[in-house]
Amino acid sequence: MTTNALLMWVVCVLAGTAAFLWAVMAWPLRVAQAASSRFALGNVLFWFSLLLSQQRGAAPSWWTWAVSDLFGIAAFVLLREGVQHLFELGPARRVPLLAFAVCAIAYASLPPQASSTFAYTFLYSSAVALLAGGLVEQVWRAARREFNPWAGLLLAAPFALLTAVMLLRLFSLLGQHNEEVPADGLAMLWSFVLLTLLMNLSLVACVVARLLIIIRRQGEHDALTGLPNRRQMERRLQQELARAQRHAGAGCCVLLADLDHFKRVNDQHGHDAGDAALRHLAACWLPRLRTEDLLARWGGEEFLLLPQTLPEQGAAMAERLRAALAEQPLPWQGGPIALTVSLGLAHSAGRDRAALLRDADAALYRAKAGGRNRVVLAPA
Ligand SMILES: Nc1nc2c(ncn2[C@@H]2O[C@H](COP(=O)(O)OP(=O)(O)OP(=O)(O)O)[C@@H](O)[C@H]2O)c(=O)[nH]1
Repeated sequence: MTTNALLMWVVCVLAGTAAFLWAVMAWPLRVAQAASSRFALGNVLFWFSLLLSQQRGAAPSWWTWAVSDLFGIAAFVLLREGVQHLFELGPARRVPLLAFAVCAIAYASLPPQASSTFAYTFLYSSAVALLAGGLVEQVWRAARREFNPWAGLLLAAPFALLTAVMLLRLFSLLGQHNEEVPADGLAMLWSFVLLTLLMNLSLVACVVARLLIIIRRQGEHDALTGLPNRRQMERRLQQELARAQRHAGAGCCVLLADLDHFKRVNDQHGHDAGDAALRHLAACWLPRLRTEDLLARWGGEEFLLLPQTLPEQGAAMAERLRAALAEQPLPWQGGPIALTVSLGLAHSAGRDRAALLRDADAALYRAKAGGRNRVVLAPA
């Protein structure tokens, strides 16, 4: 067996093993199933494509060229779909499917003969370069958004290398100006071995990154309302206080809100109604906040809001939120349930975290003692 043939078999074994391991991830383990199943299928198609291309002889046939190449292109369409699912990047199927369709039509119109191999190789390399380039963009965008540019760079690197290899192959083809394409050289085959390995490792790293994102989200969000939880709010509060200190005079407002007679909602309508009331408050308030205002579930039926305003505007905002909830009862089976909320507002003005929260809590207590369904501003 020649070294070239041996290297092709190594790529086959790598793709086959990767397909098997992705299938294990997708089905028995159910880890990132939508993405893992596409990665498994992508590797299977790539494996078939390689097996068919191994049979290429002096006389090209549909199977060993057209079908083999189309399987290879479809494999990359699936890898792109998988990455899209993994990072919830939204549908972007048009370009990959169009690339596949254009290649399929072109392959169908080319007769399987030696003079077509130039066009086959040209089409295959262009399509794979385009699809791998898309993978670079997707992985880079997602990893940079969720982690940092370094993570984006490292995870996207194998796909960038593949794009470069395919472009190199294209340029060397263009330089040849001849219709019959010689078999890939040793350097190209070695790069296929390495890239098959590196791309699958990068995809594994993408899945691990995805799991980390989920764990991080769960650790920082309240499962019932989907709002940031106390842990995230504590961190943001510290950041806000540090920012307020740096910009002397800026200060920072804290608004503590507590649903009124919430125990009664639970007792009269059941715990599910209580849960729905908490979600209802979040749904009622979120559209009324600006993106920079952070609303969190502080615990039980208490919510903490960090409005990016001065105390007077903060008080007006609290009043608007109070009125909004009072005007929007919770729709429930036995009839709408009226909900009201009491709010305590405090402004940092040189106070530390503990004093600020204590003041907001004291203001809230006064709002409750004063008859509920009202806003009380802590003294400056
Ligand atoms: N359904 C539901 N109830 C909760 C949750 N967390 C806390 N509670 C309930 O919230 C109720 C809070 O009751 P209290 O602290 O007496 O307050 P309240 O009835 O709202 O009275 P005031 O605050 O004085 O107006 C308790 O019955 C808790 O069991 C939750 O996640 N879901």
